[in-house]
Amino acid sequence: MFSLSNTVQPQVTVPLSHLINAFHSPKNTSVSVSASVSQNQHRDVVSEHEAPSSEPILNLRDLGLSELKIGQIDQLVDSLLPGICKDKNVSSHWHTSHVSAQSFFENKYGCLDIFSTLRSSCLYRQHSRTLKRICSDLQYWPVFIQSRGFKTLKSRTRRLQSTSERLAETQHTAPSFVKGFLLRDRGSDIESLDKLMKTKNIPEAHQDAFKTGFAEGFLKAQALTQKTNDSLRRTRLIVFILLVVGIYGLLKNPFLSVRFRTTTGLDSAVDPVQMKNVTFEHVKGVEEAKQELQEVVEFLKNPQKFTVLGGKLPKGILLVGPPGTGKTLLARAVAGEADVPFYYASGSEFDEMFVGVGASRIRNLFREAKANAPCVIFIDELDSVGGKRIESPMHPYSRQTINQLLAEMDGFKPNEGVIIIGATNFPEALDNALIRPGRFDMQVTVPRPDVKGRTEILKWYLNKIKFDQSVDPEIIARGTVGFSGAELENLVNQAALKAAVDGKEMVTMKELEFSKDKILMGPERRSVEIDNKNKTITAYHESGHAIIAYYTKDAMPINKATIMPRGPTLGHVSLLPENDRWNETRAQLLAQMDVSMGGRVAEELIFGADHITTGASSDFDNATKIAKQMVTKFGMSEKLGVMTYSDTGKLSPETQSAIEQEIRILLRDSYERAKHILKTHAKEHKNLAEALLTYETLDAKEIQIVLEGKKLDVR
Ligand SMILES: Nc1ncnc2c1ncn2[C@@H]1O[C@H](COP(=O)(O)OP(=O)(O)OP(=O)(O)O)[C@@H](O)[C@H]1O
Ligand SMILES: [Zn+2]
Repeated sequence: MFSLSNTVQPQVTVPLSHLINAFHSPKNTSVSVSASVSQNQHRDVVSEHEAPSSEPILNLRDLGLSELKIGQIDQLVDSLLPGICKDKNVSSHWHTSHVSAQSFFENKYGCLDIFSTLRSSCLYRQHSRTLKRICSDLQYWPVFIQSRGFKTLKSRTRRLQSTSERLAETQHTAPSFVKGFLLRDRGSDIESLDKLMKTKNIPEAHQDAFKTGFAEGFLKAQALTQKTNDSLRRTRLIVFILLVVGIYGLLKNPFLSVRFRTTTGLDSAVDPVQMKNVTFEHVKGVEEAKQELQEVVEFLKNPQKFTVLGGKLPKGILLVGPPGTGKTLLARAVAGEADVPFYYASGSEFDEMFVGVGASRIRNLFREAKANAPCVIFIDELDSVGGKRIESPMHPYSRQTINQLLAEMDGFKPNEGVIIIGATNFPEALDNALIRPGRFDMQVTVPRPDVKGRTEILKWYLNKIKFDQSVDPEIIARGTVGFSGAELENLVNQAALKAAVDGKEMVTMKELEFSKDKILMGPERRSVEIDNKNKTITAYHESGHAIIAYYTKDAMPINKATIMPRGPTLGHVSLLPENDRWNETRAQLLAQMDVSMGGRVAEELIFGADHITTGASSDFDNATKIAKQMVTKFGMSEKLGVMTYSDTGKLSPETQSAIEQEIRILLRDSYERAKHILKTHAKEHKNLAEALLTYETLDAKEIQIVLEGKKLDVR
């Protein structure tokens, strides 16, 4: 408690506390002082006036000052605290309340008030004269300073008036470290309290109690204010810390959103992924693309080989192709083959609503990549960052981002070892500046796989599951024209799931066909109750298509016929081209039209003109589309000649009607051909329809058996 500040001499603090300990020690006094001050408050007040006067000797063994006389204590205190024992003309208006002094002090300073203890001890009573003097001098000590709490408006004014007087007064009466305390409004508070007591006419006998009560109330209020202040201070500190952390975060990263997104965006870009496990082996059906990228792999493996000859490799390679064709996989394979780090970033990550964020991400990405060259940076969906630099409210800062990308691409030398691979589904949407030489100057097309590619991809994914030996991936490949690698992977996966659901041990053709139809036409609708009449109509309609396909020379071979409802259809016949058709002949187009007509012709022949259904509408759509293209696009109409008619709306009415006329003739002829075939093969038509009603689905072989007039094995 005495170590209030550094100005306090250690010699002063230690002896005084020892002194009090010594006073308190039972050995040192002949009278027991075991009762605590608080327990004996009243007794203390009383005994103060009737202190017995025996044993004037102090036993200060603890101080190493044994057998000290009272007069010597004076000297001791005087030497330790010079001036404190001297008589001063300080008139204290304050009447000491020993009842509450202790609790004042403890509440306020959190430690024992040794002076109060001193006053309440029997030693004080025994040697009252000397100790009283010490204690009254010590009234200047913080012990009584809590009196400042008696604040009134008047005391405040008084205080202002008397500040200078008190300053002078305190300067020569107290040690310097106490001055701070003394300067606080002791005098004015004492005055105001005195005044209060006078105005309230408090009798002399109750004045002590009054002061005590007042002081206790004040202390409680003080403690409350202290608490509030503390919590306020704490809140301010927390807010301050948060503010500092926030500012730091902002400085480190201009936008905090960057940090939040790092796990999905920037971090994945900045943390390279080593692609050792992905090689060209994993990418099937895109042989040309692989060949073109092979030289990039060579460059990454051995950049010096290229620099020696002075050749420049493209900085950027643009992979162009529909979704799911393996562009990302190819880029990974390039990094994997060359065994270099792979930085992945998606263009949409750079597309930000906030100014500068996209640009700063690009900067970060390139900085990291350059530090780890040779490496591959892959930017997926390049069109979303490198699209034409138009200002749009949706992408307000795209211009800045793309400029940054251009700057970064210009910023490193071609042979620095960083290869940027961009991927896009819409190369037309890219900014021209991005595809000029020196940037993405090499384009590699990644098309949808052809039948050979699809077979390879199917085999690759089939090898990852258990499949029956009877499975022919080529048949599935033939029936999945236009499927991308990702779709084929999904097909195999769905077949595996179906086999698992059906409790089969391995995947068979049936599951593969099932999942193919599901992807092409939507899920089966087994729960749909279709009445026999509708089933019969569907069976004849579908077998009508099948008969035309079977007996028309240029039609595609039949793969399957079914009357199982699926998606929006009640049944369908699927045809398989032997190969992907790059070109189609006039005969093939006419055959396709005839097959489409087969459904309606069958309905009409079997059920009569009045019972034809709406079920043929999509067949007509298909046939009309082919006929229209033959006339307006393919130059296959004698009457309209070898000419294209792109915008039929702008044509003269005569030409328009001529086109319509030609289309109509083509369709009518097709209808007649189909009718002829079905009339000719009425028996086969009937057999096939009945077989479909019995078996629901027939594959190519079964259809052939039925049409050859043989009996089907009972399944
Ligand atoms: N040619 C392929 N060979 C093997 N697997 C392929 C092939 N193409 C696609 N896949 C499979 O499909 C998944 C998706 O392909 P990927 O992400 O590479 O396509 P993408 O062309 O990058 O598509 P997007 O344009 O939508 O980003 C691959 O992870 C892979 O499993
Ligand atoms: Zn049909």
